[in-house]
Amino acid sequence: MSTHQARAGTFSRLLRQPVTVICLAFLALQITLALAAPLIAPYGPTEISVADKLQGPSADHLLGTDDLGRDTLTRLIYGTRTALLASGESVAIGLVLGVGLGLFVGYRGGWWDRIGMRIADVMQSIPALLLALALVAVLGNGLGNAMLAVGLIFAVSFMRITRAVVLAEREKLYVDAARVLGLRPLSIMFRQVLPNVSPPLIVQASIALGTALLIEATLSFLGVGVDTTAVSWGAMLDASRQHVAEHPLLAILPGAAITLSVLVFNLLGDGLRDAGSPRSAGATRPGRSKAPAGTTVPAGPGDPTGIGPAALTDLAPANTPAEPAADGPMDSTAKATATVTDRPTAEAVPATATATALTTVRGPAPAPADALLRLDGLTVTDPGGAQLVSGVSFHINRGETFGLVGESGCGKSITASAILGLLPRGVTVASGSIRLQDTELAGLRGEKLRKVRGGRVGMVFQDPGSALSPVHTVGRQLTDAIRAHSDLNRNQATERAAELLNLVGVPAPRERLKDYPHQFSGGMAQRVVIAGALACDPELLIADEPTTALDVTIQAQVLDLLAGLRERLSMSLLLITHDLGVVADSCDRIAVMYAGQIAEQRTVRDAFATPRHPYTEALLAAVPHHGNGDEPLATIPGRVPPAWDWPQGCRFHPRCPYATDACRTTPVPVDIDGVRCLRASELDLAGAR
Ligand SMILES: Nc1ncnc2c1ncn2[C@@H]1O[C@H](COP(=O)(O)OP(=O)(O)OP(=O)(O)O)[C@@H](O)[C@H]1O
Repeated sequence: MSTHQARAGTFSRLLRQPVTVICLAFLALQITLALAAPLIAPYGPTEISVADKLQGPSADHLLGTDDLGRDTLTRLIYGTRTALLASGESVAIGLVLGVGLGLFVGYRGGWWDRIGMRIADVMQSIPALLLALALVAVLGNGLGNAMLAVGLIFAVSFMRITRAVVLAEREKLYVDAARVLGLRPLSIMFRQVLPNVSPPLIVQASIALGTALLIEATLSFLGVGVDTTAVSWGAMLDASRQHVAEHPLLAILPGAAITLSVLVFNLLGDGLRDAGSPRSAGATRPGRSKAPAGTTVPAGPGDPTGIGPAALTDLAPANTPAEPAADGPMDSTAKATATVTDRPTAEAVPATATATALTTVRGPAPAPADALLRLDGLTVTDPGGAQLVSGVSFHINRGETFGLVGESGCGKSITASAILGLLPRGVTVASGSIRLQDTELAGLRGEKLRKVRGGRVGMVFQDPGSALSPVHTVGRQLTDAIRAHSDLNRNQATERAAELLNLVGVPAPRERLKDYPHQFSGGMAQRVVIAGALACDPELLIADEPTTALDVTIQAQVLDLLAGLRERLSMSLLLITHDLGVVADSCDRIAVMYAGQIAEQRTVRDAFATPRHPYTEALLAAVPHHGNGDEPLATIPGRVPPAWDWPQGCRFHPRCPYATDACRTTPVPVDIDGVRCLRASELDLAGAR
């Protein structure tokens, strides 16, 4: 199915490139000549006829004879065989060694990479021709030995190319996604990363074929190191030197064969690369939906955003005071300021009150024993020791939707990555625990981690375009994920993949399995990512900003889909977002994160109705609501500081309108209600409007 279609696509793209078609025809002719040489050639390759020496073209010798009376046409045909064998051997050696090593050092990194690259530096400083001669001196005469040396030099450049692509690809989201789906490292290397190396390798390999052919001709021309009786275009050139003035054809024919072959190899590489790339064909249909006429996509809620005003209004407390109509419309700045200044200020509350609040703080309530996921004091540090996440604790119950909210840079993604063991290189869990029921995830490695990822915990990434490998059909990606955690055969896995696409509302699922990710619109691609995350019935689904990269009209559909799936499949959902509006509809409880810490952790209803942390209040004020009209949205002054510069005391104090001296100096613990604010019990903060 998909492979067949992919091949058909490549073939039709090839046919649209006349130069490539001509090159392929030329190569096919050469291969045929090389294979069928004994059947086609009119004479034996070394058959000498002194009586016929140095003849011009005739009926007996169509392209004439050389100084020993050997038939030029015959030797050209046999020369093709030598040229193809020699160049093929060296490029095959180079590819097998170079690609294997490049994949290994690129994927493993660290010392392997450094040692591999230093050896490559040394190898590349040796001229290929010199190494060929040295190897022939050691291993003995013969073109095979000479081309082995050339193959070793090629291996170095193939290794460099492969490594460079692997270094770039391994950081991409789709590789993380493959890890999250529980694919094994070897499978990720060969099935996910390697196809991305193919385009530059195809070009490089075809250029290398030309180079190898030139080296073979040069060695034969020099008559050094190789069997002098070998029939080769280079040897023909060498033999023609004495007679080139009277018989120019003797030099022109092998020279033309070499030049044409090298040119064909060089042109072929570019053509094959373009034809093999699925994206070169799909460029004409971005965002195309192949839904057959009449099929429908599950509708989103009536409100195209589905998250905003109505949801927020529902959650606002019944006794929220209305804006006094008699005051008339306020200007937006005044209104935003009013929200803040109507509340108690630093000056209004004596410092002793904050001190009292601090001394009466009791720790947060413990997580229930049957919670599905429990984070306890999770601290994550970067290579410099800066805490990206500090002492984060929360739990998620079975069947619950838990929201992790906060501005960009607050540590939400690092927290999610820590749960999945996907922390960036050098970033580590310094302390704390992450328990998925009875399994400790912090420090989990190898096969145990692979079984959790994709098997018990699924992940939906922010940008579906990057989370799917561009070089495989979605069917292949889904079946790979399914088979990584089950014993299903390919047909059964394809069947299951179609069911999953159907489950997430992709119309004509069987047909769409054959498509590449670029053939899906953003919303449909996110449904495919969700289908992949559900491949093995996870107990917990982590959705990291699942709607940020999508059109607003699609966002609500995706959120709706996630909520529906959570209920239908009895999963728990960890929804990560910077938008409080998004969690209003979807979540049961939320944790508001600021600067690597949890600022407030409550039920959504409570947090929206009566926020107790000034940061939650500020986030709520920044959510659009019915009353906004044309007013600009309230914003939070300043920005989240970088991790190496988290402020002393309360980390929010530089941006907090209620901060006191104590807030600037005293580290703030979380109170029993899950709030990290010295003044939580005194402030009367504004809820959702
Ligand atoms: N690979 C890394 N190395 C060092 N620091 C990092 C790395 N990745 C993220 N950080 C830092 O960790 C902190 C938390 O970042 P994180 O990406 O978790 O925030 P976030 O709330 O998820 O934001 P966003 O929504 O933009 O992803 C930030 O200060 C960020 O600069």
